[in-house]
Amino acid sequence: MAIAYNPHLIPSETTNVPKPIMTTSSPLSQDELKKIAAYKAVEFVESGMVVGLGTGSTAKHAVDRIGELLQQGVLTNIVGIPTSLKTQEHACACNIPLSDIETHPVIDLAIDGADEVDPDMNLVKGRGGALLREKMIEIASKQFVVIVDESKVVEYIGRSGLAMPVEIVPFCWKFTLGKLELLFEEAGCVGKLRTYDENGEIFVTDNKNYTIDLYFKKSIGDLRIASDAILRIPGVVDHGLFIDMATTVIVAGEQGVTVKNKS
Ligand SMILES: O=C[C@H](O)[C@H](O)[C@H](O)COP(=O)(O)O
Repeated sequence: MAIAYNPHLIPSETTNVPKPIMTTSSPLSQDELKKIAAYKAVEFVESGMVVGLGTGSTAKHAVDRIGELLQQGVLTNIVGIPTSLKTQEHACACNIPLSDIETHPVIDLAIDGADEVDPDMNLVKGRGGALLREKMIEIASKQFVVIVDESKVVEYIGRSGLAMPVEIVPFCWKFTLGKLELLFEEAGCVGKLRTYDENGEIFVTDNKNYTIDLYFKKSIGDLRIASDAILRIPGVVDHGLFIDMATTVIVAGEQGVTVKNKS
């Protein structure tokens, strides 16, 4: 029996209520949910906009959709600002005209995925390795639309038990790792240098830096204090905490899509 795909609303904070968009008789896969969130976000894109193009498996669906709408002539005169070399390559393949934040320092709208989203719309990003360019571009965006499936929604940052990434310079990386662990000692922090695989080849970002993944046993407390403290460690380039940056969060779940706007 077909089950209607019903929008589920967050009271008083949800706007732009989507129409039911599909019916299905089996549970949606995580990738299908990512695609639903991405397609909803692309509804915010208008012809003539400069659009920040995020990185990762969710943002990829948004890039595909923008390319498709450009090809159909539904969207025209779009300039995309890619947040990683991978996205740049993919957007090129989708025939999206591209630029950068030196040429376009003000971006109308950025669309990107996230690894965690807390109730205040703070994010963890960077498990895909692109946090620095993402942050530079998304901070320059008038609207930042975050797209996630419901597995990314957490009670507090760090709750998923998955990594909170920090981009660091390669020079004496073990020293920087030690400083990060010490900083979050009370939260039971363990840091790991990111590698491509179990063979131990070190993961190198688009900016030729390394990534330390931090794992916490407890909450790290006030996010702004944590952010400032991380950034004060010499050797740190930036971290995956995106505090108070998202203007809209779109969550796709089995029960429907929620669109939450910053109040
Ligand atoms: O560096 C990667 C980004 O922050 C991604 O947007 C984030 O990791 C979410 O990725 P995905 O959509 O693949 O879950």
